[in-house]
Amino acid sequence: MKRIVKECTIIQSQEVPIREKNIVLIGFMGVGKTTIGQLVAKKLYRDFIDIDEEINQSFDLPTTEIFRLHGEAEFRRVERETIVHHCAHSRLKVIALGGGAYMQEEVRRVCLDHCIVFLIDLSWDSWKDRLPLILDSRPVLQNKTLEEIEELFLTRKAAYSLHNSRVDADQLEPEKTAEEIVQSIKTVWDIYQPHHG
Ligand SMILES: Nc1ncnc2c1ncn2[C@@H]1O[C@H](COP(=O)(O)OP(=O)(O)O)[C@@H](O)[C@H]1O
Ligand SMILES: O=C(O)C1=C[C@@H](OP(=O)(O)O)[C@@H](O)[C@H](O)C1
Ligand SMILES: [Mg+2]
Repeated sequence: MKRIVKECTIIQSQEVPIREKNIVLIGFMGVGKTTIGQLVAKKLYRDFIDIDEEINQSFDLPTTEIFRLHGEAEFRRVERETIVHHCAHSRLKVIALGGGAYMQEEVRRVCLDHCIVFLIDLSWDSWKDRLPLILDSRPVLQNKTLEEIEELFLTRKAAYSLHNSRVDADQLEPEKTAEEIVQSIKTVWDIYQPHHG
């Protein structure tokens, strides 16, 4: 528990009790949002939604082909609409965003207004080792030097600082990170909406 720091107050609404709010995972590409999101969903008996997967299905194309054929701006438009749809109009889901999605103001607002937002945080040193695993499938990383990627990593940190909780995933297996998130979520539920009787 000592790793987790709560940054933003969770917005409480009349319509969706906190125990039913969607849980949204944010963070830089490759930190493990998709992998860990699936594990968190399983542990909480929830459906998992990967926003990139939803976008790929709607285009019937992988992300690299969407960028190549339709351009990044069109990808971002569909990404924003997909996130608004799922975050504002569903409940009891675990949702993994793509790393760039949270750069859009509307995405940050809908996530923080309707969901519990978890940052999966990784140091640059740990992240660098992941690069070979993701390079080919992330169009944003193409034709960039390591210095340029580090600059992007640092620039995006400011947006990611808007979250409800974070977990430091350095040196943690996905299973362990997922368990930390689940424990933190259960603590939040008990604080905001304790069971009676
Ligand atoms: N804790 C971890 N340790 C080592 N590799 C990991 C960890 N979490 C994810 N990975 C690997 O890193 C890559 C990116 O993971 P992914 O879940 O797709 O991240 P994201 O959705 O944040 O881009 C995958 O190859 C995955 O197997
Ligand atoms: O950071 C980004 O701009 C992107 C991250 C990717 O998702 P992951 O964060 O799951 O890798 C995917 O949405 C797309 O390649 C763009
Ligand atoms: Mg992902």
